[in-house]
Amino acid sequence: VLRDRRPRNCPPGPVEIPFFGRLPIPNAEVGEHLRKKYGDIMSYRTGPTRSVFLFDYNTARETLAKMEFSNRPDFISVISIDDQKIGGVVGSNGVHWQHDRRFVLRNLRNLGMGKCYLEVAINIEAKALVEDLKKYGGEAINYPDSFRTVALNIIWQMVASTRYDLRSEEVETIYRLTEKLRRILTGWSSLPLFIPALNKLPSSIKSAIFGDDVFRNFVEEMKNIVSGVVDKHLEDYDPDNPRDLIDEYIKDMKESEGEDNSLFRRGALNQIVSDLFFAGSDTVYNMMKWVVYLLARYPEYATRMQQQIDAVVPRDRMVSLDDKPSLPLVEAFTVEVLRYSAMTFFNVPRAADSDTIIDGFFVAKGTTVEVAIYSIHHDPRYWDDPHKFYPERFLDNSATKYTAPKQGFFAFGSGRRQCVGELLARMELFLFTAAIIQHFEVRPPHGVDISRDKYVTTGNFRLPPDNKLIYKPRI
Ligand code: HEM
Repeated sequence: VLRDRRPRNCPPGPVEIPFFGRLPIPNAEVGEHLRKKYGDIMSYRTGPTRSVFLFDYNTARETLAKMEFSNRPDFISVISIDDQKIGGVVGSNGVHWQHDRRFVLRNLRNLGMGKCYLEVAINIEAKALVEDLKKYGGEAINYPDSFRTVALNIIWQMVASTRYDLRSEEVETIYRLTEKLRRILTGWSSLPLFIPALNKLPSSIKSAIFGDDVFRNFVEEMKNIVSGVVDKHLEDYDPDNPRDLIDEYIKDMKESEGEDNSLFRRGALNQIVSDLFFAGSDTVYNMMKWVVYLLARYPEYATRMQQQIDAVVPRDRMVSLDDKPSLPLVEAFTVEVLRYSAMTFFNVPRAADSDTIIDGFFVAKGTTVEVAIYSIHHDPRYWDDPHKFYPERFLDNSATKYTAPKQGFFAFGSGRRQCVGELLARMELFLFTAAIIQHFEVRPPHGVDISRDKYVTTGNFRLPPDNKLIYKPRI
């Protein structure tokens, strides 16, 4: 019980039950409710895991910029598919993280991130998406599976030279895993992450309380998928002709064979591939749900964007990144989607690697640090009328030029672990959104009201509800 006591001068927070603490915060709205009660910095404990939540943009930015907050908490490595659980980018730490992040950034850049041949690849997917949506012939459909395949195809071509058909069964299998992980991360099943002692329970009891052995099953299945892809690359590997990020890694791994301290390892490669799959496709796929939901909910913006596009892009040509200066509202719309949705409502957690101080409060070594992105994106100190969906906030006074947010925007995190795929994600969101607007009117079915602000939380994502929408081809 003594160990569970709040440290002295710890940030304020709700009453904690001895040993147990409190259940993890389930969604953005509960986080915001707690902010109103306890202020911009709050302390919260689940089992032995103490977290500090940051609700203010400036405090969060300053904190995440510091070296001592560049680690992730240990519990993230539970879902690592690296045998040693130390490699990869999203959940790794120290020299392993630095090494693997540098490798990924260098290779994503070499493979086209921010360059025009990547734009060509994205527009091939955008065109395929348009054709796929046309096949529904104006029928009301749930968010289509093709959203996930086009997002996966971009990152998977860079990582593994693979492009799937938009209705591929294989993608279905891979995505079943993602959905499973998302369910695990919601509610009860996530408790063993915060309270590791629960993992010591006999497996029958564990299964009965938390569902089956979800984390172990997930790791096994993901490892099988990734190992298959990497093994195939090792078989076909040609040192003079590296095809993709996996080949580049194999090249570095072979060149450093025999070196004592080389960090190029098969386990780390597996984890990098798994990280890029989840971070690189699932995010864009789910953000596209927000895009079409908000297009259907605010058709007046769709109409104005169509007018901008029609004025500069003939219907038989896809929108390109060069058109951006003529399409300020399209860019403003996608950035407002990122702000308004606050899809990753809490940033990927960090951990304090030493005893330290935030805003005058004591934060002990090992404390998890969470940034409440939803609260920051809806903070009236940084945004006028923050709950209003209002793309114009990112236009200049003459409404002819996009202006990037200066403060209060946190969609891609911040500091040394800021999202490595931000540039790629922004390219995809702009081009996929423009393609949909150029070719379709997105609408709810007749008589269906989608204007209720009722969102769902699955795992670490805040999403629009499952709405059937109509994609009516424009004449
Ligand atoms: C709309 C799309 C996306 C959103 C909203 C998003 C958001 C985020 C956020 C909030 C973080 C945590 C940053 C932090 O700790 O401060 C992150 C990390 C990361 N993202 Fe993204 N992301 C997106 C797309 C992508 C894409 C396309 C890639 C593919 C390359 C990617 C790769 C990563 C990786 C590897 C990390 C871990 C970075 C590290 O720990 O060093 N993300 N992302």
